[in-house]
Amino acid sequence: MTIQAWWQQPAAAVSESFRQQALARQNQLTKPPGALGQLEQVAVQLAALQQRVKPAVQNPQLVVFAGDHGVVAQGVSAFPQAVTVAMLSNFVAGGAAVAVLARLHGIGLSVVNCGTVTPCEHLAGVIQCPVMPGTQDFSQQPAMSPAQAQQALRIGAEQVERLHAEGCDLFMAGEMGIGNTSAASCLAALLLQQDVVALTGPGTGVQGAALSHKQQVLAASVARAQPLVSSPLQALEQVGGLELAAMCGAFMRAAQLGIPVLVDGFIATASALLAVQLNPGVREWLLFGHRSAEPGHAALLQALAAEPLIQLGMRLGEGSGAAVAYGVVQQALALHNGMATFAEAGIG
Ligand SMILES: O=C(O)c1ccc[n+]([C@@H]2O[C@H](COP(=O)([O-])O)[C@@H](O)[C@H]2O)c1
Ligand SMILES: Cc1cc2nc[nH]c2cc1C
Repeated sequence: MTIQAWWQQPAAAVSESFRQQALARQNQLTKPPGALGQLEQVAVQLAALQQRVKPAVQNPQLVVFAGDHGVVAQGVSAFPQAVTVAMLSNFVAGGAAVAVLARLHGIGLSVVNCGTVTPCEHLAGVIQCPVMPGTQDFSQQPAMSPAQAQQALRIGAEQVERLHAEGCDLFMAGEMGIGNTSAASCLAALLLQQDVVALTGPGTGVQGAALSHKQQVLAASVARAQPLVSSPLQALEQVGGLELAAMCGAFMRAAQLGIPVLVDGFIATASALLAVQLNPGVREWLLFGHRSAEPGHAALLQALAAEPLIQLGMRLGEGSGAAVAYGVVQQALALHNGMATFAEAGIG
């Protein structure tokens, strides 16, 4: 008998009946059918997920997971590693972009240390769950052990369990980690079985010769890891990141607990693809916030058959794209729930 891992438990059921009822409502609202485009689809999807004709989001929560990356020793980021923890301080102080957006929209914000190189225990308000002080340099060796990967997946699951107990009804994950576009590109290459060079972009701003160097380092990293990878979990262990693992665990647990998820940018979507490969039922619970300017995002979205709500040329991470798209979700719900039907308006 094989014992199932926690993430293999099925995702919560989705109601086709409420999907149809919400669709019928959209078609009775005072507009040509389909005229509100994706705003209609997001409201209908949330109706199916929440099992009600008029869905609502009242307790949105965003968790930023942070981790460092040994591969930065190879010179693959435009910024020094110390910025990871410097930004954690900025998140809890309220000055980071995602903190501003969370305040604006009334989104609960939590910040979790999954494993940074710079100590951050002194930062009040940061939830401490360090697995190790950053991953190993995956151009030379596996980023993490199987036990460390499992521990990092559980960090995300436990945050979602905490928020579920507090009544969270929409979950967003953000990340902070200098070097994590390198991890996301390599993970995407292994999961999609595509060339990592085409999935590698500027991240924080690597350009020209420095971008070519990043592409070479990542191509060598994937070449090292590939023969050792025969499952999505092994791809995570070889080239992933602690915060990527935590986001993946969070997405899978949210789907199991019936909490809709709004996915952020390139790194978050790499974690989402991993989650869907580990448990395909998770896909129904994922809404996609934005299309990042990071070039590899398009391939990930395509593989997930995902059409993000907005495209603003953002490439910040932190969950900022999801937080901006959250405003669009609320507009979609306000229209779906608040518009008059043709009968109510006496039209037609
Ligand atoms: O979310 C995105 O699409 C995104 C695209 C490019 C960069 N980032 C952020 O930039 C950091 C990683 O960039 P890098 O160049 O250090 O790999 C990390 O903290 C991410 O949150 C995020
Ligand atoms: C300043 C800064 C802020 C960030 N937020 C997410 N990733 C980031 C990377 C940098 C460099």
